[in-house]
Amino acid sequence: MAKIGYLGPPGTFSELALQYYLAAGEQRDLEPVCLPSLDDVLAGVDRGELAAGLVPLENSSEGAVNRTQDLLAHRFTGLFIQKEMVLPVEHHLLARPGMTVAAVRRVLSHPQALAQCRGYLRRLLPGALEMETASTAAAAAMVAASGEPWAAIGTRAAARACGLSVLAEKINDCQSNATRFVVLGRQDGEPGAGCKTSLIFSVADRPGELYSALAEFARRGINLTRIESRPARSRLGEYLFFIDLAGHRQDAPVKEALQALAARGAGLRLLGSYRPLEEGAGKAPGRGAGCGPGRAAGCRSGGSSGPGGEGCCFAVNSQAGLEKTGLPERNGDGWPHPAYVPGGEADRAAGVCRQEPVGPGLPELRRQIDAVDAQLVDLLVQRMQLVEQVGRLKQAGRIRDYAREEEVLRRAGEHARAAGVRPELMKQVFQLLIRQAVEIQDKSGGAQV
Ligand SMILES: O=C(O)C(=O)C[C@]1(C(=O)O)C=C[C@@H](O)C=C1
Repeated sequence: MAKIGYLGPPGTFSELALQYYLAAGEQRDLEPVCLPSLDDVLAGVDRGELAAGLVPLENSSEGAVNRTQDLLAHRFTGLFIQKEMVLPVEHHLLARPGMTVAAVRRVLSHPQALAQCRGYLRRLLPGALEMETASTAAAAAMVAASGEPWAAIGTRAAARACGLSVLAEKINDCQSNATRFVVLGRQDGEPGAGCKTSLIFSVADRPGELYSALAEFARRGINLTRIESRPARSRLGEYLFFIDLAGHRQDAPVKEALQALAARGAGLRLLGSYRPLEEGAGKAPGRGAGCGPGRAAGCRSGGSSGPGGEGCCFAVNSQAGLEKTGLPERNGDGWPHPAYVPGGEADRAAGVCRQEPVGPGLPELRRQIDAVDAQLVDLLVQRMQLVEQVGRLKQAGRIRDYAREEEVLRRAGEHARAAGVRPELMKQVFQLLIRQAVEIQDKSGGAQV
């Protein structure tokens, strides 16, 4: 069966978006493959191992997902956008059962999720440290495995999967928070009603060049729905411009504008012409309450404000859209349920199905191990950096603090026991870490006081 990749681990918004995409029924015969990074998703499509990949492109509060844009501009220049969908994103504060908001000392999540909830965190958890993780689902898994007063920002699905409770619901600052996902493949989409085209171009470093390039679209009456710049990575001050416009690349005015742009000597990379998932969803509404940039960025509304909050602009999730496609109602994450799978997560959560779920296979488990390993490396680097700072506060020659070492080992043992792992094993790991910490501090020589 052909495969479609997405950024895992399971429980991420990308997974929910993929379930939505598959449930919408355009592509029934694609096997979802969870991958540890956006780079892996795009590389898999590029190498032909995946028929397609689903990735986030931009968020209504935080703007572009720079990694996706940069990969499309610089590394995977043979990939095209085939489909887009704009879906609401609701974040929840998750913690182990029994925790209270007041007790939370550290909040873990993907940097975009942390940024989208920053107002809430400042107001309700001003003293809590933030810790970035590779995904919201990874944050939930880390909170579940830790004995510390930590919380994760993530989905209800992740809470269910990890046995966490929802401490606070919908903590995203912008109630109409929405993310635009795209499906990428090696060919672009067919012409059709409601098409959009995305492209990247660069201009020569001369006065008026950008103005003249944009005029090619204006004079042909082409509506630009997004324009954004990113560093060209050649030298400081040089930029690439990312543009979305209404129309297919084979529509006469669009074709002419693209030819004119190319003739100006502008570097041009076509990212594809594609339709939003829900056809005929209408055009972008005017600005209202909520997050303006999401609308400007190609949100299409079915006319309903949608259930995600006042002034929401997510076309495919408007109730009208759901009725039209016959998709079931939204679930607790503000997403439509994926196609009903007997004995699937919904049944298990509801206690309906007692039958053992079929576990993931070897490649999937290894991919998940890779994602955990990446997290571990990040955490170890963080520990080394902290240890180095501690070393600078100490006097040269007075680095070791045996009482503290014992405490660190005792805690590690306790956490291990609570998580059902042999304490001795975890203590050995921490003895190694402490030995390495002492080496780091020895090398930096302690404070010169
Ligand atoms: O807490 C400190 O004082 C540290 O330097 C860190 C650390 C550790 O790795 O946890 C390292 C060496 C000390 O002997 C005790 C603990």
